[in-house]
Amino acid sequence: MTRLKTRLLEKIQEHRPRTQKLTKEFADVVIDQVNIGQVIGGARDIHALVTDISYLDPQEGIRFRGKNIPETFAALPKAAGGEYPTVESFWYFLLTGEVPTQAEVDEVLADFKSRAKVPGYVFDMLKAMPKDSHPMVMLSAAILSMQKESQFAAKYHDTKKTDYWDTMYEDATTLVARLPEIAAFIYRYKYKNGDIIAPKADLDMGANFAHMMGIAKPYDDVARMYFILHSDHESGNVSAHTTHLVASALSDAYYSLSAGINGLAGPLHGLANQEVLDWIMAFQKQMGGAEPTEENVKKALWDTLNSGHVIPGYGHAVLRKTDPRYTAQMEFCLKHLPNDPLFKLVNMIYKVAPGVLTEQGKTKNPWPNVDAQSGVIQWYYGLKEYDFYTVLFGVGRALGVLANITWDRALGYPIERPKSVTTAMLEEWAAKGGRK
Ligand SMILES: CC(=O)SCCNC(=O)CCNC(=O)[C@H](O)C(C)(C)COP(=O)(O)OP(=O)(O)OC[C@H]1O[C@@H](n2cnc3c(N)ncnc32)[C@H](O)[C@@H]1OP(=O)(O)O
Ligand SMILES: O=C([O-])CC(=O)C(=O)O
Repeated sequence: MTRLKTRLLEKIQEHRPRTQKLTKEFADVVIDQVNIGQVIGGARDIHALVTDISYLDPQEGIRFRGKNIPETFAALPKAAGGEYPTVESFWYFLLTGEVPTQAEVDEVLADFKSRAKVPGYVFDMLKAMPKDSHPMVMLSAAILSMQKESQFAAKYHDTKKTDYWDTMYEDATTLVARLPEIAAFIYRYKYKNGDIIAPKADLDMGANFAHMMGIAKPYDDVARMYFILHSDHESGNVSAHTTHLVASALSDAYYSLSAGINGLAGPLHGLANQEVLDWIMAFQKQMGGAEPTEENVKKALWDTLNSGHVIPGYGHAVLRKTDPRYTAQMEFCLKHLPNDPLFKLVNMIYKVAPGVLTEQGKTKNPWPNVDAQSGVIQWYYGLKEYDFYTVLFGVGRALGVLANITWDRALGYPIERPKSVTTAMLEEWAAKGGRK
C-alpha cells in the first residue's frame, strides 16, 4: 500500500466517528430553512451538502482543505524547475488534507505511471467518432468507455460497505492518471491531423501533458496551475454535484465522472470559458481591426445583454467578489504576458463589465469568475482551438470530484434523494404563509 493510501485510511478512520456522532446524536439539529424561491430557484444557498475537500466563501473564494489559493501554491512541493506545485502533490493534499513530503509525491508519481496506460480501445472508439464531435463529448465517452475496468463495480458484491472507499480510490486514481493522455489525444487527433505524441515516463503530470500537447515550457507550469485551480469548488456546483449524485447510487467512478463532465459542458458552467473566447472573437470581428476602447467594449456588452444573453465569464451562484481563480491567472498573465493584446482586452472588459452588469441590475454578482481569464493564457501559448478549453477544465475538475466520491464512500453517505412537491402544494403553502 502506498503512503498516500495508508494515510488516507488513517484519516478516514479518524474522521468516521465525527460523522457517526453527528448523525446519531445531532441529526435533528436544524441548520437551514427552505423557502419557495429556493425550491423554484435552483436550490440556491440551501445548506444541504457536506464535503471537507474544499469550501467556498462568497467574499473570499475557494479554500482547498482550509488553504486559499496563494497558500496552497506556497505550501505544496514544486515541480523541479517550475513555479507551481505538481498535480501529484495536490492530489495527495486533496485526499488527505496534508502537505506531502517530496518522497510521498514521488510515490504518487510512480503510482500514476503504473496506471497511466490508456487501453487501446479508447483510442479506437475516439477515432470512430465523427471528427467534428465536441471534445467534451469525446472526453465523456472516453471516460465512460473504460467502465469495464472498474474495480469498484467488479468487486461490489464481495465488498463490505466500509471498504467501498478502497476500490473507489483505486478507480479514481487510475482515472486521474489516464486523463491527461486522453485529453492530449483528443486535441492532437482533432486539431493536429492525428499527429499523436507518446507520453514520457519520467515526467510529472503537468510536464507530461505539455509534452503530449506539443507545447513548450512554461506550458508545463500552466498545466499544473490550471489543473489545480479548476479542481474543486465545494460540492454544490453542477459537475461536482452530478458526480456525487450519480456515485450515491453506487455507480462507479467511470459512470459518475462521465456524468459530471457532461454537466461541466454546459455554457452556464465550465463551457463558459469557450463562450468567453467566442464573445471576444465576435467582438474583434465586429471591430474590423479597430482598437478596442472602453466605449466600444461597453456597447458590445450592452448589445449582448439586450439580445437576451448572459455575459460569459461574469456572475456566480455563490461568489460575490472577483473570483480568486481569476486573480491567480491574472497575476500569471501580468508576469508572463503583460503586453499580450488579448490580455489587455480581457482587462478592459474587467474594467467595464461590472459597471454594465450593475447598471442592468439583474445579476447578484457583477464580478468575473474563473472562466473570464483562463482562455487568454491558453491562447497565448498557442492553444487557439477554444472549443477544447473545457476539456482542460474537465481534467482539473476530475481531481476534486474523484477525491470527493472517494470520501463519500469512506463516510458511507447514502443515496441522494431530495423530496419534490407540486406547484399546487407551493400555492397552498404560499396562501397559508408556510408549510404547517
Ligand atoms: C466554472 C463556473 O461554472 S463559473 C460560472 C460560469 N458561467 C458563466 O460565466 C455564464 C454567465 N453567468 C451566468 O449565467 C450566471 O451568473 C451563473 C449561471 C454563473 C449564476 O447564475 P445565478 O446564480 O442564477 O445568478 P444570479 O442569481 O445573479 O442571476 C439573476 C439574474 O441575473 C442574470 N445574470 C447572472 N449573471 C449574468 C451575466 N453574466 N450576464 C447577464 N446576466 C446575468 C441571470 O441570468 C438572472 O437573470 P433572470 O432573472 O432573467 O433569469
Ligand atoms: O461553484 C460553481 O457553482 C461554479 C464554479 O465556479 C465551479 O464549479 O468551479
